[in-house]
Parts: sequence; structure tokens; C-alpha cells
Amino acid sequence: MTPAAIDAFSAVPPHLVIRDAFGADMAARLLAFALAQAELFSETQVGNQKGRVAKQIRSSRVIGTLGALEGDLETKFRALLPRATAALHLAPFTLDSLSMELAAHGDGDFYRRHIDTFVRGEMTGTDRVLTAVYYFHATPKPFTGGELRLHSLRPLDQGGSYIDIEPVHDSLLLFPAWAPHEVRPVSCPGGSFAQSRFAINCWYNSRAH
Ligand SMILES: O=C(O)CCC(=O)C(=O)O
Ligand SMILES: [Fe+2]
Repeated sequence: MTPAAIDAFSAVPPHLVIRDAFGADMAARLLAFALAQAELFSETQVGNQKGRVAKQIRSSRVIGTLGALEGDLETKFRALLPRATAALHLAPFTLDSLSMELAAHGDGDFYRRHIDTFVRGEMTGTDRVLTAVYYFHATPKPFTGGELRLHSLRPLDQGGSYIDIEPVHDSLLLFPAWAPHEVRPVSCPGGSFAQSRFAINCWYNSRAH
């Protein structure tokens, strides 16, 4: 009997991890920015419906602006695109824009399995093609858990698979926006905002046709 092939539906989607991605100085500036803006973070929402907060799907806080760091960050994320396109074997696309947000996961926070592409009438004129997540936190690391779990398209109980990726300080993770993923629950006994698992989500958007 021929063993069943590991088909595209059962394989973990392509991904790229970059350590020491933006450097200790940028990580420190981002942490200082996050703490200074603590009051301006709001509860995360799911989907595009204004005001919808689905606590059973996603629990975290987010801020949509990166202040004076925004320009530097955008340059760094843009510079990664050729490398990511090659490593992830992405079909060529024309970059329309980047969208960035800064998210904080504290004690008990999580984000259930989802994809980042817009589907079913959530279209906004652009398509998210590529997701990048940049991780940073206080040192020593004040939390456990919070791994990014990247799933195959096929569910685990039907022969699918997954990989857990640690949110290492000053590291970057890139994967196609269509890839199913989740944030595993964070445990942060101290519980203060400063001890959160911080991440910048950056989406590379192509114009939707
Ligand atoms: O924080 C992460 O590791 C990923 C967050 C995420 O999946 C999202 O905001 O869409
Ligand atoms: Fe996501």
C-alpha cells in the first residue's frame, strides 16, 4: 500500500521566522510607546461590524496608531517583502498599502483559530495577502503561553497538523494571510499591562480586483 501523501491541505502553511528582526533599540522604543499609550488601547473586535466585540473569539487590547515610530516601522516591514515573497512562495502581487496595529495580550487573553483574509462581504477594496507579526515584551519575560499556532487547512482530527511558534522578543513571524492561526492563551500571573505579550500586526494589502 502506498502511504497517504502529505497533501497541501494537511501541511502546515509556509512561514518565516526572523530573530533579532528590528533590533533591541526599536523593541525598547516600542515597549516605551506601548506603556505611554496604555490608556488609549481598546478592547479588540472581530470582523468589520462596528462595535462588535466577540469575547469568546478574541480577547486582547489594541491601538491602531504607532505614533512617531510608524514611518520607521513601515520602512522596515516594506523592506521585508521580497524576502517573504520568495520564502513563502507567494504569487507576485502589487502592494497597495500596509495596515499596522499594536496588540497587547494579558493574563487569560487569546485569539481563537481564524484567518486574516476578508471573506463573505467584508471586502474593503484591498485584500490582505501577507501577515507579519513582530513580538516584543518586557524582560525578563513576564508571561508564559501566547504561542502563535499555525494550522493546516485540514482540521487536526481529519489528518491536519499545526506548529507552535514562540513569541520571542524582537522576532518576526510572516505567513500568508489565508493561513489558519490562533494565539494560545497567555498566562501572566503579575497581570499588569506592562507585562503583556505585545505584538505589531502588519498586513500587506494588494488592491482587490
Ligand atoms: O499576536 C499574534 O501572534 C497574532 C495576532 C493575530 O492573529 C491577529 O491579530 O490577527
Ligand atoms: Fe490573525
